[in-house]
Amino acid sequence: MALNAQPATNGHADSLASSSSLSADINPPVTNGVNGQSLTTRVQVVNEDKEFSKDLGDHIERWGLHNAGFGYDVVAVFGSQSTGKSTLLNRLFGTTFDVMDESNRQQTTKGIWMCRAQNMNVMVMDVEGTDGRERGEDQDFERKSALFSLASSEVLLVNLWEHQVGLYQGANMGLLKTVFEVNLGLFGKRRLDEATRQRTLLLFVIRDHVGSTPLANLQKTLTLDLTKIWNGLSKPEGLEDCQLTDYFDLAFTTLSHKVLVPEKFETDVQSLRKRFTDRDDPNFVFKPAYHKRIPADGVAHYMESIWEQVQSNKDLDLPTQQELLAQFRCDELATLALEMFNTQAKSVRKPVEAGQVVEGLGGMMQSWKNESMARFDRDASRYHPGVYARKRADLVAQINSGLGPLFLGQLKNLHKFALSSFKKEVLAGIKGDGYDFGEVVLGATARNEGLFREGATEVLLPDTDWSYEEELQQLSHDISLIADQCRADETKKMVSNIERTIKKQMSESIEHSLNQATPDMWDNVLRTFKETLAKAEATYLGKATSFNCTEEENTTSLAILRKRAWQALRAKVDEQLTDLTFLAKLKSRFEEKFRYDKEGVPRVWKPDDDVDSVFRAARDELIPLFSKIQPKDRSLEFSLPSDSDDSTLTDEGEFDFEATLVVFTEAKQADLSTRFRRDADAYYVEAKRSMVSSIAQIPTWIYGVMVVLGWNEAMAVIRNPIYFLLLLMGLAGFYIVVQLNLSGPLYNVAKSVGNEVHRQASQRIREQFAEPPQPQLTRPMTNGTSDEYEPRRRQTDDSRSSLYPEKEL
Ligand SMILES: Nc1nc2c(ncn2[C@@H]2O[C@H](COP(=O)(O)OP(=O)(O)OP(=O)(O)O)[C@@H](O)[C@H]2O)c(=O)[nH]1
Repeated sequence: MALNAQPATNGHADSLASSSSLSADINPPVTNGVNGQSLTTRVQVVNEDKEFSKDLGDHIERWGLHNAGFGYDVVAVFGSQSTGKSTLLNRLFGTTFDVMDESNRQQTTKGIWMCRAQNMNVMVMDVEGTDGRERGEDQDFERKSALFSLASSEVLLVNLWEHQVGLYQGANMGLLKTVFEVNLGLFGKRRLDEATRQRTLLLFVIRDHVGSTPLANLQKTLTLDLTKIWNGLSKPEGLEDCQLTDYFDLAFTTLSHKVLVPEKFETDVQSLRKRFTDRDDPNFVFKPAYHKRIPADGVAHYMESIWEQVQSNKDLDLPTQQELLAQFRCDELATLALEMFNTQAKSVRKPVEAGQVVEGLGGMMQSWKNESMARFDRDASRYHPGVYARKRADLVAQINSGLGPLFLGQLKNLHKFALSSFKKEVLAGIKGDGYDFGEVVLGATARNEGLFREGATEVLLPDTDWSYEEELQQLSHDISLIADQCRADETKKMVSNIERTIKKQMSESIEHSLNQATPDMWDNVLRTFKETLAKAEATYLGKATSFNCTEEENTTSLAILRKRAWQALRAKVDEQLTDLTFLAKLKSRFEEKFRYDKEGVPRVWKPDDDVDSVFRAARDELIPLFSKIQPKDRSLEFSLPSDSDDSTLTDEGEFDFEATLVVFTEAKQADLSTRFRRDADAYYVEAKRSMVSSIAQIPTWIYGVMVVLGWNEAMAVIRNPIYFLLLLMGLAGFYIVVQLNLSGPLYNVAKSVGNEVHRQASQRIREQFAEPPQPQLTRPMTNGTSDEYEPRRRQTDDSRSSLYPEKEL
C-alpha cells in the first residue's frame, strides 16, 4: 500500500468542521503557500506494510518546523481501536486525522500518521489502535509502534474508556507493559543520572467519564495496575530496583461523554487543550525534561533510523541513535556550509591563479569562513555536543584546506609583486646623479619586504598553522640576488666612468711625452699612468663602500680597472703611433736632431763634420725608443697578471700583459725603418749638398783685391767735401728710414714707381717700333666644315703676297 499525504478534505473530518466549540480556539487551516497545501496536511509516517515515509522531511519543512531547532514538541496517542483517538486529537490540536464513519465502524487509522497541530509547534502522531481487529493476532506492529512512539514523543496520550479502567486487556495494560519493557530497552542500558535521564509523560485520558467514580479513584486504580506491571517486568542487570517514576511521569484526566453531554465534552476538551498550550498552566505537559533533544531539521532522519532499527528488530539504543543522527546531520550541514564557502571562494580563485594580488583577500577569506561556520553552528550545535565538536573541527580543517591554495597563491603573487616593485624602485633610484646605491637598495628592500609582510599578515588566518616565513626568506634571497646583479651593473658602470676619466686625464700628458720622444719618455708616460690609476683606484674604493661591495668584489673590480686603464694607455699609445703619425713624428724628430744643433740653431754642415755618424745616430735612436714600453727607472715599471679573470666584464679574449708592452714588433720596426730611411736619406743628401755650396763661396782674398782696387775712389769721396756731404746725407737718410721703420713702404713706393717707369718705357718703345695694324679680313662664305682652318691656311698663303701691302710698298 502506498504511503499517503492528504489534505484535510476528507468527509470524515466534518465532525471537526462542524464543531462550534473548537472554532473559537482553533482557527481554520491556514496555508503556507507551498503548493497551496495546508499547514495541517497530514502524512502517513509508517504505512500498513510497515514502510517508513520518505516525505516526512518535506512535510516538516512544509509545516514550517524545519528551522524550529528544539522549539517544537511531539505528542502521540495510544489506545484501542475506535476509542475516539483521532476525534480527540482533531479536537485538541486542530489536526485533520480521519475519523471513523459511525455507520461503518471500521478501523480508519492504519499505520502511523502525523500532522502539525494548528497554531502550535507540535507534531501529533495518530497511532493505529491496539487490539486491531483488522490485524488479528499481529502483535508485532503494536510493539513496534509503541517503541517508535516512545522513542520519538514527549507525551504519550493513553486513550481508554472509563469502563475499561481496572480491566487488563481493555485498559491496554498489555500495551503499557510493552511500553515499559521497550523503555527499559531504550534507556535502561545505561544508568543515567537524574539530569540526563530522558522521561516521558503518560497522560491517561479517560473517555466517557460519567462522574460516578471520581478521577482520583480511577487514577489510583490505574497507578496500582501500572506499578504492578512495572514490578512484574524482568529488568536488566543493574536496574533491578529502578522505579516506574524514574522513567515516566503519570498524569490522568477525564472527558465527559461526547454523545450524551456534548457541551460538557467540549468544555473538558478545552481545559485539556490548555495543558498543551498554556505554559503558565501548572499541568503544562511539554516540560523540557520530556524533550528528546532532536533538532527539528533532524526529526525526519531520526525517526526513519529509529523505525529501521525497530523494524529490523535490532536493539534500539537511543543515545547511540542520537549520536548517529548527529553524525548524519552534522555531515549534511557541513556539506552545505562547504558548498556555501566554495561558491564564495570561487570568485577569487581565478585572479589568484592568474597571478594577481587580491586586495583584502584575508578579510574576505575570514568572512567566508565565518559565514560558513555560522551556518553550520546554527543547526549543528543542537546535536550531540561531542559529534558536533568533532565535525566542526573537520569542517574548519576542510575550509582551511580550501583556503590554503588561496593563501599560498596570494603569497606567491605578493612575492612576485614585491620583487618587481623592488627592481623598479632600485632602477628609478639609481637614475641621475647624487644617489647612494647602498641606501637605495636598503630602502627598497625594507619597503618591499614590509609590503610583502603586510600582505601576508593580512591573508594569514588566525586558527591555522600557516606561515609566510619561508616565502619571506625566499623573497629576501631573490631581492639580494637582484641587488647583487644591480650592484654588479653599477660597479661596471662606475668602472667604465672611471676608465673614461683615466683616459681623459692621461691623454694630454701622454701625447706630450710621446711628442717629446726624450730618452725618459716612457718614464714620464708610466709616471702619469700610475698617478692617474692611483687616483682612480681611490675614487673606486670611495664609492664602493656605499655599494656594500664585498672584499672579493672590490679585488675583482680593481683588477678590471687596472686592466682597463692599461688598455686605455695602450690604445692611446697606438693612436699616437700609427704608421703615418709615427713616421711624421720620426721625421720631425729627425729634422730636429739632424738639422738643428743642441741650442736649436740650424746646423751648417762643414766639410769636417761627421755627417754620417750624426745621421745614423738620429735615425737609429728613435725606432728602438718607441718600440717597447720600457722606463729607464725600473721602479716605474708596471705589471699586470696576464690571466686576470674578468671575462664576465669584457668581451676580450686572453690577456697577455708582456705582449702589450711591445709597441712595434721586430718586423714592424724593420718596415718602419725602411719607410723612414727614404725621408731621412733626403735630409742626408741635402746636408751633403749644403756642405758643397758652403765650399763654393767667394774666397777671402777677393775681398783684399777689392780693397786695393777701390782705395783711390774711397779716398776721393772722403777728401771731396761735396761727395763727403752727399755721403753723410745718404747715411743720415738711411738712418732715419731704419729708425722710422719706413723701409717697407719705401720699398713698395720704389717698386711701384719702377713698375710704372718700366711699363711707360715699354709702351713708348713698342709705339716706336711697332708694325702698322693689320687690315680686317673678310671671312669667306663657306659651307664646308673646316672653317676654323680656313683663315690659317689663307693667312699662310697670303703671307707671301698681300697681307701687309704697305710694308711691301
Ligand atoms: N461514545 C463516544 N463516542 C465517541 C467519542 N469520541 C468519538 N466517538 C466516536 O467513536 C467513533 C470512533 O472514533 P475515532 O475517532 O475514529 O476513533 P479511533 O480510535 O480514532 O478509531 P481508529 O482510528 O479506527 O482506531 C466515531 O464514530 C466517533 O464519533 C466519545 O468521546 N464518546
